[in-house]
Amino acid sequence: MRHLGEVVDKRGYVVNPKRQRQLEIPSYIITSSPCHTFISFLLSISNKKRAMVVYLEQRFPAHDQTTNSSDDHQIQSDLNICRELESQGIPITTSNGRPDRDFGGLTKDSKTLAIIHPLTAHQISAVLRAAVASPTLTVAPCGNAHSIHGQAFAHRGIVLDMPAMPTSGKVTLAGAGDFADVGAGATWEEVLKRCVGEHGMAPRSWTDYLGLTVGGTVSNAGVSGQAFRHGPQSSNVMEMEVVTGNGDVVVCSERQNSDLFFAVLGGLGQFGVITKATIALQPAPTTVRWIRLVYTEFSAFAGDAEFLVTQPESNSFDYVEGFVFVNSDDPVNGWPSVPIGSGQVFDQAEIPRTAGPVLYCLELVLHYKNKGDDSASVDKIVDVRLQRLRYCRDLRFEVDVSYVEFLLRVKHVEQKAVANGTWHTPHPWLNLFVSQRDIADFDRLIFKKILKDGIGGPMLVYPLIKSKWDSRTSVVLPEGEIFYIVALLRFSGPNNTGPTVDNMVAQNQEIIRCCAEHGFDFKLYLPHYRTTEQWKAHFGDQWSRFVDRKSRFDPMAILAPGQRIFSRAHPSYL
Ligand SMILES: Cc1cc2nc3c(=O)[nH]c(=O)nc-3n(C[C@H](O)[C@H](O)[C@H](O)COP(=O)(O)OP(=O)(O)OC[C@H]3O[C@@H](n4cnc5c(N)ncnc54)[C@H](O)[C@@H]3O)c2cc1C
Repeated sequence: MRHLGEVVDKRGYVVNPKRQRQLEIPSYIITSSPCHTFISFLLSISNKKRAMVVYLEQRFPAHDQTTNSSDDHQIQSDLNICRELESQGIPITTSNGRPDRDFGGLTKDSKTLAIIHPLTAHQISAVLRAAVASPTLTVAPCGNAHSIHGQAFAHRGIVLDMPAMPTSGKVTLAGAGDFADVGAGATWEEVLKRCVGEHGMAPRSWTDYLGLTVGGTVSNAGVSGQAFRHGPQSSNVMEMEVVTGNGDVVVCSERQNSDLFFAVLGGLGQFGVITKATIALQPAPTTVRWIRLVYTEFSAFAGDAEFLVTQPESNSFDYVEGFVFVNSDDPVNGWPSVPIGSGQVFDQAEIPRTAGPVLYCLELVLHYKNKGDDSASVDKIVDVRLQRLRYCRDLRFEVDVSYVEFLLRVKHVEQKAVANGTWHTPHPWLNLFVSQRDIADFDRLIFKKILKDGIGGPMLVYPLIKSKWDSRTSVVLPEGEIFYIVALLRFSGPNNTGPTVDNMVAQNQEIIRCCAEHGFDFKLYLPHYRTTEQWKAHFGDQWSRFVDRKSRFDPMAILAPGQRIFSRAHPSYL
């Protein structure tokens, strides 16, 4: 499945065709070897970062040398299906037996058989219909593989490279300009640039990091500091084009094919491949006031955060998040992680001696609403809205930045992490939704004890409002109107500095165990489980609805096998 003229990077990995257009003119290497180590060697001796590789033979190399003969037979037969798809003009490449790798970097045992770079929804339909012919072939829609636990992989199956769809780069305004039609493989950054840059309009609900794809986040939820007001991104989708596991191309919305619409939102890729989405927009501000307030007591922090997320818009902010940090001078986990403007300094003398091992930071943003707003008038509004909050008065940091700069704030973190080598190391992240009832105990047992020394990255915690989430989608949440998102965004050192990845994974397990042992009402966000029993427990009374949706929209359990919910051999609804 190697393509003639395929572009590979220095590691010998195939470069996404969409990105190839951005490359400089490559040099050429002619080889008959499918071995990426050999290609890397050729590149290194030619002193090139990337090159066009012209393969002379072996377009469909043997996939996995370690398989037994009946496996081999099945793999060959699945490769024949891929050849047939290629002969229909569907672009295919192979990962050539190398293990799959996502942002988490924790999954060691997954190898993709073929990567399809679909041009149209109908090509995706052809792939899914062809997969039915095999007893084993699975198909995983893949955004930018920012998953942690291999959720976008298909071991010995087909991965759909969604950003390669030509619609992924397209964002078109619809309605009276208050909706955007976007390709599901588009990143939120692309959506930002087109909507805000060209039309002054913006999606209402974001994620913190915008290198994620639209299809990937709405298949989970998509949460950031706007979700308390507008709900997650999955609550802001008006219509989608979806290819079901049966291969049907269906347009769905709240009014049309609504069962499929709600199944797919938060559906973990289980019910269909989203190819397009229509997203609600609102006028974008040009500038925002970005504020950080420090608290020493969790009760004051949580009380103020809950107050703000339940106030009317006229008495609150446009973005409310929060994080926990270590009460020390540690540059990553401690005081220096709080100031936002250049030259701002965290004066530790302002921290009372009685403060505990961790402190809390409420992060707020106010949009400049009117064209005439100036910094002084925004000062007044901010002062009034902060008046009753109980933060440490001398530990308030604020800065005015452009709206786009604020939304791209994590891109700077990415650039730094790429430069220091921590973007490509494993990331054993843990994301949870914890009920309001249990969040103070979570703080007492987990933030103040297990995580008192930090995690080498942000520890987010902020409240969300359940009524802003549509209960008809496939997402499951804790009980109660208010619940918290807790995001432990761990980074591991490039040179084995700091705790090992195994230790970080073990600490995540300890946290989950602690929540279970104390009877906390919590759900994993971006969930990952290994057994059907665990998935049943996760979905609780929504499990039968989830299974019913699977039996209707993907009865052969072909889609998104990396979630490990259903298996082709034993779909648990049979
Ligand atoms: C640096 C970073 C920051 C993050 N910040 C946030 C945040 O602020 N808020 C938040 O909510 N999440 C955040 N996430 C998590 C993110 O939402 C998930 O990683 C999500 O999976 C999106 O990533 P992706 O687009 O690369 O999807 P992938 O990882 O490629 O896919 C995720 C799942 O969705 C399925 N899928 C992908 N595309 C489609 C499609 N078109 N149709 C159907 N199914 C599809 C896949 O099969 C897979 O099961 C962050 C992740 C990272 C790495």
